[in-house]
Amino acid sequence: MTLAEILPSLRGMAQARLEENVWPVGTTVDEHGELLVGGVRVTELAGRFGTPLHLIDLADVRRRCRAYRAALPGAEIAYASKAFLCRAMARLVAAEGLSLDVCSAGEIAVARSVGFPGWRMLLHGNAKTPEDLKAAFAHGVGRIVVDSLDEVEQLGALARDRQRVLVRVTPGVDGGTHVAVTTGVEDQKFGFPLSTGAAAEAVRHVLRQPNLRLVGLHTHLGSQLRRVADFELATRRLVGFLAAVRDEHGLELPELNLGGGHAVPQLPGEDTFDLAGFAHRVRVAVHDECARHRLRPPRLTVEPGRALVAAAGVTVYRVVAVKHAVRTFVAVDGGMSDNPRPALYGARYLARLVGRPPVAPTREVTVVGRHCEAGDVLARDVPLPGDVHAGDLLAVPATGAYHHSLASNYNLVGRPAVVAVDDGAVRLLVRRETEEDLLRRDVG
Ligand SMILES: Cc1ncc(COP(=O)(O)O)c(C=O)c1O
Ligand SMILES: N[C@@H](CCCC[NH3+])C(=O)O
Repeated sequence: MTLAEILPSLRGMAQARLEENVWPVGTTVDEHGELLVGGVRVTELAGRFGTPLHLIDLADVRRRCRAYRAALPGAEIAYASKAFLCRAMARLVAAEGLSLDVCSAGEIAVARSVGFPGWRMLLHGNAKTPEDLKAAFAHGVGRIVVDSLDEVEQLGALARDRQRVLVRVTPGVDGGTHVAVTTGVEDQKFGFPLSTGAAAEAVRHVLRQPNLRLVGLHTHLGSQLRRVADFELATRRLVGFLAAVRDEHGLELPELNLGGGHAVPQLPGEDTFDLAGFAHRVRVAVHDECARHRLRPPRLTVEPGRALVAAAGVTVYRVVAVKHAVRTFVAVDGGMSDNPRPALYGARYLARLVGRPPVAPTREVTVVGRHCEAGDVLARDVPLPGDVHAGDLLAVPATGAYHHSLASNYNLVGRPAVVAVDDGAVRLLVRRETEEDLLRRDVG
């Protein structure tokens, strides 16, 4: 076949439908290979703001916030801000009527700077520092989720006005995810195990503190969880524990917080989390167990992070070099400093050529970063056109959660800018870190 014969079908490839579920809803690709996210051309954004660049489609985030509220009427939805927080996100979350899960003075400060109400925040963490607690009190954070007996003592000494607290419980449920983000089992650093009696002891400690008011239980099984049955099992165990607390102390706790962890697809073909199934099975579990124990059903809270923002994010890189050595390496201008997830969790990604139609058939390449580690691999064995070359743009989807928030300055590389697209509008949310930023803090 001549190139002239092949070209039309290659152009067809460029027009091929985008992979499902991994791009922000409404993302399109045209016959020139131009990708439009939130109605905006990615090549224009790369030209205007530079690369690597984090894009976040705010309309997509709003849509997902609304889907959660609709699926769980009456429940509290608390966005887990560790997934991605900046002022614009805090404003959006406030406007959508969600609460906010925070876990540091820094996250409180960002939310507070845009007037996010303290009473709608929950503070988490297994080692909250005095600064975190001070910030929480200063801003009137509504609930603090206690995670150690030391913390109960410290809080008891510092708190005023009967600070509301929840006790974080590990129910002994393994959500079947990467060990680094498995938190429902007992042998890891978070929470008080249920089966050993540690959770019951924590409740006793809280109730001995006159300045604390116990309002509920919390559990978080882990992150990237797909099995709804695990949430159901944890729910049943926690309602059983609510009954045990009532039996021992004569106290019915009004809140049950089931944490987050709802999985998102990273690659085409992966399932999306069964939110409707989750809502149904958790409600049935609460209803059945409460009826069995003659308890008033508690108000539910869920804390999705990734599920609200991951698919709304796209990272744009520029190809710096292509090397054919054992395999084909496509090296880009970012890497593990803006996305450490492949190195940390073996996370897999898709990459797509942006801004021009391919002129060679697709083949598998390895997209690597610019950092001084052989493990700085962004996407293993991904199909890309064989003619990818230096100067091309690549877009990597499903990068809205735990990318900018996990970014580092490894090799003293500045963290990328974050740009919002929103129904055709463009706004810089977080500016790119510059050498001046890096030098300014180095005061030796
Ligand atoms: C207490 C708590 N809630 C919610 C989340 C959000 O998790 P995800 O982003 O997987 O929904 C986390 C992080 O895993 C967490 O530690
Ligand atoms: N950082 C993890 C998620 C951690 C969830 C927070 N407890 C990730 O990127 O998958």
